[in-house]
Amino acid sequence: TGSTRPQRILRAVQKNATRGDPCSVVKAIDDYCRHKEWAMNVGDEKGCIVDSVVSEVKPTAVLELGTYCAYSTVRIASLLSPNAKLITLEFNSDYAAIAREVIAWAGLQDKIQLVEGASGEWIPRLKEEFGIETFDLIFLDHWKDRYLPDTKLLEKCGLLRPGTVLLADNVICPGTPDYLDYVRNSQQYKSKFFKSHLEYTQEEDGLEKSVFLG
Ligand SMILES: O=C(NC/C=C/[C@H]1O[C@@H](n2ccc(=O)cc2)[C@H](O)[C@@H]1O)c1cc([N+](=O)[O-])cc(O)c1O
Ligand SMILES: [Mg+2]
Repeated sequence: TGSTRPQRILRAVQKNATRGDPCSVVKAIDDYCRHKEWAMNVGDEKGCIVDSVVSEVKPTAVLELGTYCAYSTVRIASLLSPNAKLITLEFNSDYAAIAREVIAWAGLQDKIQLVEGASGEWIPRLKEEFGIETFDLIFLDHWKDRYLPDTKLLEKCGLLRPGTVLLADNVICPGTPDYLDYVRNSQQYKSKFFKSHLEYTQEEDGLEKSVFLG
């Protein structure tokens, strides 16, 4: 019974990153996953695009779908203003446990609320449970066949406002064709593709930024 990949990623963070320094946590994960063992973090190339969108939106309420080892959670939260909050949904309890340790190592526990469970179950509960009105930014990076149903659920639950930005990872690889078709052809969204590469590889990938128009 050896270790799991998330456990090895956490070990690399604890070995190579400085406590309380989110940038060193991000770098430690990127170095490990580029040189030792690939993992499905958004990564440094697409991560720079995420950074630029976060800096442009200046969100105070962020929702992340799919925490995994909290790489993007930490990367995004490190750019938020003092009163801003990020809620991240994680379905797998083993991943969630690792993510909590990574978030703690980065010293970002006060900005991040990690919720364990399925997006379809939790999205309808966010207003009531966390006093959320609407989100300013949503980062989609969970199961690719959940991007579209969860977007429709977010609309239905009144969690989007005119100007809310949806930023979706992996719209090329592994791909999210039904989601892409929806946001690019719906009158309710203004969508833009940011061409990039699959994390730590030369494969084509990209992010789709879609502004909800109401
Ligand atoms: O499959 C991918 N991502 C699926 C991520 C899923 C994550 O979302 C969580 N979740 C949280 C809430 C839910 O409701 C459901 C799942 C899962 O428990 C997991 O932690 C993927 C694959 C590649 N790839 O190259 O193959 C590259 C990527 O960047 C990827 O993101
Ligand atoms: Mg991804």
